Amino acid sequence: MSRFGIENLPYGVFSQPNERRRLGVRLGSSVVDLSLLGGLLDHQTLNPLMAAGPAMWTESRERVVEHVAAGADRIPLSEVTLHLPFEVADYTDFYSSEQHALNVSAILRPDSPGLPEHWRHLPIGYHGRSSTVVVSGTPIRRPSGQLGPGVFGPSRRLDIEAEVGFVVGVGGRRIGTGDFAEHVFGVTLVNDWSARDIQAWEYRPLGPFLAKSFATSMSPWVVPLSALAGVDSPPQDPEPLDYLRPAGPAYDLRLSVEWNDTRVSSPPFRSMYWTAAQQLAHLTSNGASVRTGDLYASGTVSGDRRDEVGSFLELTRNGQEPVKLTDGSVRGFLEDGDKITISGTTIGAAGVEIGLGEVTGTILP
Ligand SMILES: O=C(O)/C=C/C(=O)CC(=O)CC(=O)O
Ligand SMILES: [Ca+2]
Ligand SMILES: [Mg+2]
Repeated sequence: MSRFGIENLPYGVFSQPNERRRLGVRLGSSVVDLSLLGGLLDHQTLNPLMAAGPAMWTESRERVVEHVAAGADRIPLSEVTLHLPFEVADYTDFYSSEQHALNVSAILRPDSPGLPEHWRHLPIGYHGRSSTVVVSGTPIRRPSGQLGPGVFGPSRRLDIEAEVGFVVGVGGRRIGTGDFAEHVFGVTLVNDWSARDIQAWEYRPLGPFLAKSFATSMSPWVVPLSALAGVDSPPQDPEPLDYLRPAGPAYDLRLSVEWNDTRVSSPPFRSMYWTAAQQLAHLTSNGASVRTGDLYASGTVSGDRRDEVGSFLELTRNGQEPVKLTDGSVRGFLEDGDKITISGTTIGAAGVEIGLGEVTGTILP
């Protein structure tokens, strides 16, 4: 059964040899060319469509569905190159999984485990580096950096973070949680590659810097928000301040992390404490603006169980409890040549299961 039927139709940008980039939607294991539909659908990135706002998103989607339903030509995915679907403006990364925050504190800060005091009062985040957001399939060169006093070299504790990315279509500032769907165009999958040794040495007191800025991978497919079904958001205690209310929808996405050919984890996005609407409200609450193409990631998605965590730091307890892959090899952190694939599914707005596409990357020495 295809999770990429007519109820899904995520947007992407593709090209064929010696031809310009075109917008497309994924249908099964093929892509449907949208350039024939003209207007906002005949561009080399999604940015013009994203900037046009919800009324045009709905209208364009109706035309796309009609085109596909009428039996549009399909080009096999094996015959196209997929590109970054939009020009990434700014990139922000949150820290909104309570279980992830607890796990990381216990592993990295055993002297002060537990959530930071402010964690339940605001969605913690940091501003990342948009120029190193790369499309799925781009090889990831192992970063080098300071690993401790007097030591510079290749990271030995290279890790992943399985996250959900939200793509801003219409910019703005002081965006209330109730206006989320007026601004956010869609959802994608993100892998926030992280060098834990560089991070542990550099991060106090300003947070992640070179440990994460070398590469962030995203899926080539953006699932329009309207294809997703919102569900009730989790209870929050203490009650958030007014600008973070109402919380807005949660999304019941189930992620999957494969290390080479072994599925090692299934992170549950529904368990996130802060919603995407609250993250956007917080990000713009001081008067800062977001613009078309801004990407913000949810933070690492980790559930309660060991087979639900979104990072290998958690999965292998900082490398102390290695996992065995199906080929018999064992892993603490990423080795050269390892390939990571993050995928996701959910029951969409039409009541059928839809896929989020996937984000892959292979480690180069
Ligand atoms: O707790 C820490 O010191 C560090 C946490 C992270 O590295 C996670 C980060 O990038 C935010 C997230 O993905 O949740
Ligand atoms: Ca992250
Ligand atoms: Mg990163």
